[in-house]
Amino acid sequence: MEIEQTDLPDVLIITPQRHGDSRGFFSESWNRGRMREAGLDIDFVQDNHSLSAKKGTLRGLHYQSPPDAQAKLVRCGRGALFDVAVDIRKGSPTYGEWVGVELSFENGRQLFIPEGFLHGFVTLTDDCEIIYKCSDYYAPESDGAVRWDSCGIDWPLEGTPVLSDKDAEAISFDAFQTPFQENAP
Ligand SMILES: Cc1cn([C@H]2C[C@H](O)[C@@H](COP(=O)(O)OP(=O)(O)O[C@H]3O[C@@H](C)C(=O)[C@@H](O)[C@H]3O)O2)c(=O)[nH]c1=O
Repeated sequence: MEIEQTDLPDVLIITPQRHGDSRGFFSESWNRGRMREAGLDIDFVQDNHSLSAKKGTLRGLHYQSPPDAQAKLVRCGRGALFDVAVDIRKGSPTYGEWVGVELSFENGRQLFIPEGFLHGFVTLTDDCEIIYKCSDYYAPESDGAVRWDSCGIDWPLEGTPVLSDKDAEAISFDAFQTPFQENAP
């Protein structure tokens, strides 16, 4: 397992080892003990899996407010996507800054996003699957969204993205008031 820092020090790229043979490969996509040894002692409780049919589908930017905040470990099960985290921890030296990483079936990379960040992604291929672990359960009453094009993110998009109604109507980052304190939780 390889762990790399991103420009946002708490957002990590984790690449599990793939054991290749004549059949294909085998990989431990999540190993709690190894992650704990690496300093990430996270008790994930929910796995999410979604399919986006069209390249250029953008989901985000989403968060759940405390006490239902979620850390996430994100990977791509099929195709490729550009995954983004935006720091929304009040008082953080990197508040409002974003990092984007290409995750694909081919590269096997995973992005670890702590609590206190917006999360979103755009698909780079048709029939793209994303799979991610969450450290708390879905809580629709704590669910929030910030408009995808209001954070200065350089999305790898050709034209306008496919969006849900909720994401199209999300508030802009300027109007957003973060529910996260620095060093949340
Ligand atoms: C997120 C979520 C949604 N749902 C339901 C609600 C709704 O009927 C349907 C689709 O929900 P959404 O439109 O919110 O799905 P989506 O836009 O894919 O939302 C996801 O986006 C990415 C970027 C994230 O980071 C996730 O945490 C989540 O917010 O699925 C659940 O049952 N459990 C869940 O955990």
